Amino acid sequence: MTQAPFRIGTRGSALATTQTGHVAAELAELAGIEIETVLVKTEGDVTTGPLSQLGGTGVFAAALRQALLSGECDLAVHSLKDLPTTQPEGLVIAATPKRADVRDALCARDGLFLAELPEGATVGTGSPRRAAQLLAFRPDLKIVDIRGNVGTRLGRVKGSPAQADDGGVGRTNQGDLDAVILAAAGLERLGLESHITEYLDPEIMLPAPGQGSLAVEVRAAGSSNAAVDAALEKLDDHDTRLAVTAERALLARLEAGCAAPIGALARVFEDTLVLDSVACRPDGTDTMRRTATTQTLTVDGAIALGVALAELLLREGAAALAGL
Ligand SMILES: NCc1[nH]cc(CCC(=O)O)c1CC(=O)O
Repeated sequence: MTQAPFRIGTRGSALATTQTGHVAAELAELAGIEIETVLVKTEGDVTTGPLSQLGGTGVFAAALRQALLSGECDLAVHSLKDLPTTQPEGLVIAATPKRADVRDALCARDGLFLAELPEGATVGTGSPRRAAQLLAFRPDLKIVDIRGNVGTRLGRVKGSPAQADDGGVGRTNQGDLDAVILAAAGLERLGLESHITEYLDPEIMLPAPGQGSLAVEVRAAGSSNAAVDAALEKLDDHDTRLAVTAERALLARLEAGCAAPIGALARVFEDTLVLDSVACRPDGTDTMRRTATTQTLTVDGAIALGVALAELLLREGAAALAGL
């Protein structure tokens, strides 16, 4: 009897299939098995309204998780920042591979840096977190709510080369914006980092909790393949796990989701986990930045750190400030 092939579910976007492909290749190598990829359509890919008004978090992840729970696939790879902070019953994040670049990136026309954009320049982003932090640094900018996949967003920049998925290579397009902000990790995974004109320092722009990190999810009973379970343990990066756990514990305690003007970034420096956070008024006229640290480098220690920092923010008025 031949064993059923091991199936990894993915969304259809270029970013999703690329990320899933990388993890599938690593797991196939580590576990010494064949892996099949199955395409799952998700609500987030077909809705076209402003992202901040989609209502509810996790539109990108829900259908993929449903496919995992129903046994349509055995494993799913998510962008961790797109996952709601409550873990659904029956599913576990079995691995958080070593995190990529956490920063947000400016992709501007003519190689411009953020500080060089002309007065009143237009910057595209659908993220209230990015909008608020941009406006805090440059109150004159005009934020334009955009969404769509990475290639579509890059194509909105004036004079940008047309993206392959927009039907043409080597010509310039009819972009209407001076710049867009995207996650450096996504651009790098897609080989599009040449569009980046400035990596935004976390001192100016704190990323979304979980940004740059992948979550490899399986059913709570295990992946259904012992060799894959062992490979997942190897794929998990402990420092990444601690950092994203702290960031997501903060977000959960604030009862905020990916549409909130909240940024968080945790990093392990030798024996210390440092968690930086920011809560912003959506128009950028006020920001509250707070930091906390712990030397308890365990998952429970990371959760306690995130909760403690969230409670500090709440005591100081972050909920009213950020409209939570
Ligand atoms: N919300 C969409 C999304 N989800 C994950 C990434 C990028 C990769 C990552 O942050 O891990 C992106 C695009 C973006 O924010 O530019």
